[in-house]
Amino acid sequence: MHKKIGVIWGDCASKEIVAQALSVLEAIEKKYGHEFEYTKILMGGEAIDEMGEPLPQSQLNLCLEQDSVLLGAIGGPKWEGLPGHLRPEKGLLKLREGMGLYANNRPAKIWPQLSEASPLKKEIVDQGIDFIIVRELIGGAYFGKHELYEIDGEKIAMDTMPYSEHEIERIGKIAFETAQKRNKKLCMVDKHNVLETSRLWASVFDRLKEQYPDVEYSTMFVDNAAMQICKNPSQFDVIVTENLFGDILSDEASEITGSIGMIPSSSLGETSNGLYEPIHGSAPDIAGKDVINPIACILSAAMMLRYSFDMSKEADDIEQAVDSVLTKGYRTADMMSEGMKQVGTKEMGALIRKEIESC
Ligand SMILES: NC(=O)C1=CN([C@@H]2O[C@H](COP(=O)(O)OP(=O)(O)OC[C@H]3O[C@@H](n4cnc5c(N)ncnc54)[C@H](O)[C@@H]3O)[C@@H](O)[C@H]2O)C=CC1
Ligand SMILES: CC(C)CC(=O)C(=O)O
Ligand SMILES: [Mg+2]
Repeated sequence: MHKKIGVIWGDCASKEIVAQALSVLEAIEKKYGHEFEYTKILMGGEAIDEMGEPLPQSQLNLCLEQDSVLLGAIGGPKWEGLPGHLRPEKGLLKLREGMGLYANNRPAKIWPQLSEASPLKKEIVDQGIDFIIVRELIGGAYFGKHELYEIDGEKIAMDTMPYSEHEIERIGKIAFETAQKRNKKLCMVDKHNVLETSRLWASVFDRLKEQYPDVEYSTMFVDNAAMQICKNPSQFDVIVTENLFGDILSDEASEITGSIGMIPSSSLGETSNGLYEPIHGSAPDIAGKDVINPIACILSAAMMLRYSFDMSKEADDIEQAVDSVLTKGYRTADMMSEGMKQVGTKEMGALIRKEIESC
C-alpha cells in the first residue's frame, strides 16, 4: 500500500524520537511491502526560525494533502518570551484546528512490565490501570480570546473559554462510541459547580446519554477526578472532558503508568487524515543526550497505521515489539527500576526495530 505521511520533526529532543519512529516504520514498510512517502513539514520553533511564523499556510496545506501526519513535539526555551500568536505552541493549535481534529484519544494503560516504575502503591497498580481520555481538542480556553490590557496602570489578562452545543455533541458521540467498544463506562469530567461551559457540557451529555442506554454514564468534578486518578484509577474506563482539563489530566494519567514517555495519542476529525503524536512535550531538559524515551512516538506511529491506514496487523507488530523489549528488561532512564537494563534513545529504537524484523 502507498501512503503519504507528513513528518513534523519538531523541536529540542523531538527529532531524536521521530528518527526512531521512522526507523520502525521503515521496518514495517520492508516487511509488508508498503511504500510510505514522507514529506517534511515545518511547524513550531523550527518554522519560526526558517519561515518567521509557527505554522505558515503552505505547511498547513501540505498537512491537508497527506494521508496522515506524524509529530514529535514542539516548543522550547529558545522561543519563550515571543508574543502568544508567534509562539511554537500556536502552530500546533493552528494545525489541530486547520485539520479539524476535534477528538484527541489519549490512552492511559500500564504495561505490566512497568508496574515497578509507577509512582503509585503496588496494591493500587495491581487493580489495573487501563482507561482512555477522550479530550476535546479544538475548543475551549486554547481557542478563546486572549487579551492583555491595562486599567489605571495595572495589567489585566483575560482568556475566554467558549464552547458551542455542536462542539460538545460531536465529541460526546465519539466518547460514547469509544465506551461502547470497551467496558461501557463513561465519565464526563467538568466543573459544573462553577463554570457555565461545564453546565452546557452537562446538559448536552444528559441529552446524549439517552441514545446510549448500554453505557453506564457518570459525571465527576475535575478536581476530584485529578485525585481519583491517583487514588483509584481502576474505576475509569473512558473519561471525556474539555480541552484544558484533558491536557492536564492526561499528563497526570500518563505518569501513573510508569512514564509520560510511554503514552501516544491520536487526533482525528471527520476524515481519516489524523495527527499522531506523543502526549509529552519537547523535553528541552534532556535534548541531545540520547536519553529521551522514543516509545510514545513509536506507539503513535502504530496508532497511525491502525486508525488512519487500517493496518492493524502492522500496528500489532509494533506493539508486540515494544512488549518484547520491555519483557527483556530494557528501559530508558525515565522508566528505570532495579534490575533492569538501561539503554539510550537510539538503542531502544533499534531494539524495537530488531524485534519487528525477527518476528
Ligand atoms: N504536543 C506538543 O508539542 C507539546 C509541546 N509542549 C512544549 O514542550 C516544551 C517543554 O514543556 P514541558 O512542560 O517541559 O513538558 P515536557 O513534556 O516536554 O517535559 C516534562 C518532563 O517530562 C520529561 N519527559 C517528557 N517526555 C519524555 C520522554 N519521552 N522521555 C523521557 N522524559 C520525558 C522531560 O524531560 C521533563 O522533565 C514547552 O515549550 C511546551 O510548550 C508541551 C506539551 C505538548
Ligand atoms: C502545547 C500545547 C498546545 C498542548 C499540550 O500541552 C498538549 O496537547 O498536550
Ligand atoms: Mg500537554
